[in-house]
Amino acid sequence: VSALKQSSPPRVPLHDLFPSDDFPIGELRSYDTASETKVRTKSCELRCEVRRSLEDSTFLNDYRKAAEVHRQVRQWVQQTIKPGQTLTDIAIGIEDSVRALLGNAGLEPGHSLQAGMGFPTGLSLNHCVAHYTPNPGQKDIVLQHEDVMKVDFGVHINGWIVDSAFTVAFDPTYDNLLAAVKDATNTGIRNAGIDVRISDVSAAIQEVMESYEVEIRGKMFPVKPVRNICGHDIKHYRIHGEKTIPLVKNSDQTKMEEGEIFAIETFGTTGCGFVKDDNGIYGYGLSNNSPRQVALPLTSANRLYKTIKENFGTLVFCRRYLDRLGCERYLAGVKLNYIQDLNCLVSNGILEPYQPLVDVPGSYSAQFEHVRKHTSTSTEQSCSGSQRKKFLVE
Ligand SMILES: O=S(=O)(c1cccs1)N(Cc1ccc(F)cc1)Cc1ncn[nH]1
Ligand SMILES: [Mn+2]
Ligand SMILES: [Mn+2]
Ligand SMILES: [Mn+2]
Repeated sequence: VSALKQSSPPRVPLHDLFPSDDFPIGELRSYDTASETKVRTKSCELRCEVRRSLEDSTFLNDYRKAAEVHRQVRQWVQQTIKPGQTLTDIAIGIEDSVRALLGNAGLEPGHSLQAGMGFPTGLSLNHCVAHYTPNPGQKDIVLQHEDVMKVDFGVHINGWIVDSAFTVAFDPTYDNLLAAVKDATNTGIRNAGIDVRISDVSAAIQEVMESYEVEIRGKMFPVKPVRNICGHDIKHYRIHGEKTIPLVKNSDQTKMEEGEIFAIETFGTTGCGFVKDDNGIYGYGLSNNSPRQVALPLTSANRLYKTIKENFGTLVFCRRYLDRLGCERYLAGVKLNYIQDLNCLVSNGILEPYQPLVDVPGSYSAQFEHVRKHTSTSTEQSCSGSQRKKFLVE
């Protein structure tokens, strides 16, 4: 490995740190073939197709590289984040670093389809559980000593998305809340595997999460799993597919299958354990069943639609990423229009909006998230946060 080391903030492309693309391999767990030969529910051609993509070494190498980019950026965030920073500066710090490590090719159309942010950088505070990102033109938020912030960002290479998250808290008051989600996520990871029932993973997560309590300023709270946010499978260029891993027991007999990629994430809260959409926008994604042809009333909306397809495809993006592409210049600098155009694409069923997810005000929530890939011969994962010590990582 080259003697060159990563800078702070991270700006040395991974290509220069790993000239021969020998990125660290995550935790590998092999499967005895016997268990694999169980009756296959998938049709043969689908399984073959999955095998092909798995054997195609760029798939695994893309994932390993994306995992290493994520690892180096989150380590830097964990070491440098402090009260007084604004959420916009933190988000831009993460996004500039990810893009630099990926080799920072310019803004030519379609570049961010090759490699870039897998989805908008989530920086969700306290009772806001997930899906908050600072938007341009909004009043900025300054990180406080008593905040509990979920940092959730994605890195993708050729559409292979790493979705990994950790929680930042400066006040040791919340230690048990963070310990609960770390333990619950690691339990979910340990229980996951080929042919494992989703319901078994969920039950194990719930049991561990509920074994914790946290004392906050003299009051005891049991840690509750959030029952309407789930772990999820990840598809090519799609951050969530059809399978979900709830954090509470259920009777879903669906099994995890070979070749599937899962984001195993748990959320613990001192609130009511249920989230609802808050005002504001986190991001937008091309909806699965967007109408083939649609006559958009606004030609500017049509142009924006084209820009979105060219630069993000089915990846979730946010307003900050549109500004970076110079979209507002695109519309004669009147930012107002592009928001109107986004709303037009949403109302025509082309874009699916994502909003911040909140529990009750005054409550505190934490999150830990890993990605685990079930490859035919082994399971590999990109670890998040300080559990790295727990899992063999380079
Ligand atoms: O809550 S989810 O919407 C979901 C869970 C199960 C089925 S859909 N979501 C997926 C997602 C949606 C939009 C994004 F921009 C990024 C991710 C979980 C998640 N959010 C952040 N990291 N992981
Ligand atoms: Mn180079
Ligand atoms: Mn995530
Ligand atoms: Mn996720």
